[in-house]
Amino acid sequence: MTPKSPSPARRIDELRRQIEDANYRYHVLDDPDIPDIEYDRLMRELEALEAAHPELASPDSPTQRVGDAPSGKFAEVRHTVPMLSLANAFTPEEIHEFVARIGKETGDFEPVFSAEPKLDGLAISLRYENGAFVRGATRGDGATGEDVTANLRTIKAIPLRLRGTAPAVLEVRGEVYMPRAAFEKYNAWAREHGEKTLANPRNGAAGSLRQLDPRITAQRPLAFFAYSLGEVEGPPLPPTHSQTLALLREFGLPVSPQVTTARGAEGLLAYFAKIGSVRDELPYDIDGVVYKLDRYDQQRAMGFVSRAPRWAIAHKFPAQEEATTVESIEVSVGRTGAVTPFAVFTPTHVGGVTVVKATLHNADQVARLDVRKGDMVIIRRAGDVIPEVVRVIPERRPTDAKGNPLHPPFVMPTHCPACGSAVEREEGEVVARCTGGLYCPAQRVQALFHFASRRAMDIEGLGEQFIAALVEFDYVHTVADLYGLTLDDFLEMKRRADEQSGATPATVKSGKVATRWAENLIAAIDASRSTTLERLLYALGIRDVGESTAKTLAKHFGALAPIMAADVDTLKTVPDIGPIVASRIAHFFAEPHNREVIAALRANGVHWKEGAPQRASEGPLSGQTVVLTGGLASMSRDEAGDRLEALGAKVSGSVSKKTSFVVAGEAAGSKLAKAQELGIEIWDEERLLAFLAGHAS
Ligand SMILES: NC(=O)c1ccc[n+]([C@@H]2O[C@H](COP(=O)([O-])OP(=O)(O)OC[C@H]3O[C@@H](n4cnc5c(N)ncnc54)[C@H](O)[C@@H]3O)[C@@H](O)[C@H]2O)c1
Ligand SMILES: [Zn+2]
Repeated sequence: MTPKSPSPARRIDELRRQIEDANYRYHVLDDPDIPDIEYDRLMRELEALEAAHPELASPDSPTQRVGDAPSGKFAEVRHTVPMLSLANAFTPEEIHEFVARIGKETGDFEPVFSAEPKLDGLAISLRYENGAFVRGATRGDGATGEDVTANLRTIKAIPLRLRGTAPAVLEVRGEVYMPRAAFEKYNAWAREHGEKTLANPRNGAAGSLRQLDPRITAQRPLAFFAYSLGEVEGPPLPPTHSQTLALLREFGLPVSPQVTTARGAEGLLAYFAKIGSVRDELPYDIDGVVYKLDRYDQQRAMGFVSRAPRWAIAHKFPAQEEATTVESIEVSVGRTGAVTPFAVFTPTHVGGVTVVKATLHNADQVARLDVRKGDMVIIRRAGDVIPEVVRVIPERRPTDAKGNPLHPPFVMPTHCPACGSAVEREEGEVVARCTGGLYCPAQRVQALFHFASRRAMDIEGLGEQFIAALVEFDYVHTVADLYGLTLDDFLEMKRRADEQSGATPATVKSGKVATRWAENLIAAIDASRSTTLERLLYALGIRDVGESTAKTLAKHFGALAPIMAADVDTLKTVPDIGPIVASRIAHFFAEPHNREVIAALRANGVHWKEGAPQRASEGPLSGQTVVLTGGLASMSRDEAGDRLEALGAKVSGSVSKKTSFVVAGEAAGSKLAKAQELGIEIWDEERLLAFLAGHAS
């Protein structure tokens, strides 16, 4: 037996209930649970069914009404001129039909339209009496809205007083919206502070404006554009809509700079294409454009249907939100070892591209969304912003026969998917990281680049591009492999890199030049074999172990073995090493993969002098912490540091309250500024030289 589709009456009933429900969530709760595109589909299906079965039409069908009744949270405001919705169009054919309809009824087949962006916010009505803003209301169900005057007063784009001589009564209609930058900023803040993120800018605007406490509205930067009028009492208005908008501008009301006029269907479609091409760059979200007959006499001739004017239409862009299914949740490892979860979707079209995955940022965000494998989710991709999971649709979570969720909550892997090293997440940190810094293929380029850098192993000529090529062509897996490279390896690699970049024979270095270049590199690598413990420690790229910490460690322990053996408690006793850095060092050396690489470095001839532990030297500067900044004329900064250390000082890389004094040379920048701000003593070069001379041994 084949399943029967429901009777039209049953389906109409079902659709009306679903749409009523969605309207309530969207307009009253500001908490929609289906994407707009899904809502639009339901609405179109209902419209089509009602058209095909006129006997089933009903005056209280959602196709006949606007929005939803006010929530009761605010005082009610009656709109003497109703606030309506707009008919929708998605295709050029529908636009041609719209213009043809107007031609048939007005005789003007090439009418002029006002062409406007369709801001995705919420409609409001502002009432000005003798130029003063007296009341503002939401659209509500079109006849009755909510009094949100106090909240509207916090929006800077809304003038509290009109410029020039305003009519006795002027009701201005327009859209309150949340600029995209404000939306992104708010969500970044919310993610960081564990607060609920806003689903989209429209939701952000509606939710912020309908706050009972205007102080909350004031904290969320909203903006406003005017686009039409309600009740007016005063001198007669100009004969066209575009002239009215110009007048509103003169009154000091903001009108979108994208508003213009266009003639005939072709003019409208050209405008649609033009706005579509700049949509991503606009500072606000739009979900389409609106075309309005410009001449008021023509508008009157067209009139209204129940919920929308017949003289205007909204031409919608591809949706920026869609529903899709999470096929799996996986993690990726970045160049710095950050382990980031992401969702893999059933491929879905959103905002004009096919989206197959989206980052979930971190474990906290996954927990907050409670997104699981198998879930139906709403995803959003606005502009060139990367796709995001907005929310899970809980009703669509797959369950077993007993109604329990089929899939457990996501847990972060304990081991790196790229290298198998332990993944650690420090207290107070949102990001989890792979601890196999020296070994992890995901971190290879970064690790090698840092290792070779001037202040680390100082391998001259080994720039980032070559490192990327070495990794790409699989010549090196770890930093230790650098010391096994041969002349032939370099020449071969260079040939392959040139081949890949499509270099013509003329631009490829001739054999002799290439050989000299490779010989120089081999010599630089060879020279770096002889190094110091502090350089090596810095070169290993342990998180937060900079040059100054490396130096402290080298001095304090004198040799590598005791550092590798030290536990967190031992490391914490080293001056200036706090618990976080101590645990990073301990984790790094506890990772067997890292220990293997260090053994391989030694086996490849990398060596350094080791000595007895040397605790801070005694001298006139014992117990003092000094920061050097800017350039000195008489010696290098390193040399100055060494000489101060010989007198017992501890040289640090950053200024804090603990800094005893700062030596500021030529062109000193932010460190000097910070020292001044903290009121720390500042020495110039002259004073430094005098001090050193006075304490020369
Ligand atoms: N996801 C859901 O559950 C859900 C529920 C209800 C409604 N919706 C969405 O809301 C929309 C329907 O609501 P609607 O009735 O407000 O229709 P609409 O948003 O499609 O069009 C009317 C609105 O457009 C706005 N607008 C923006 N720029 C304008 C301009 N230049 N001139 C005139 N108006 C302009 C006004 O706010 C006006 O009220 C659809 O996009 C629908 O998908 C979604
Ligand atoms: Zn790893």
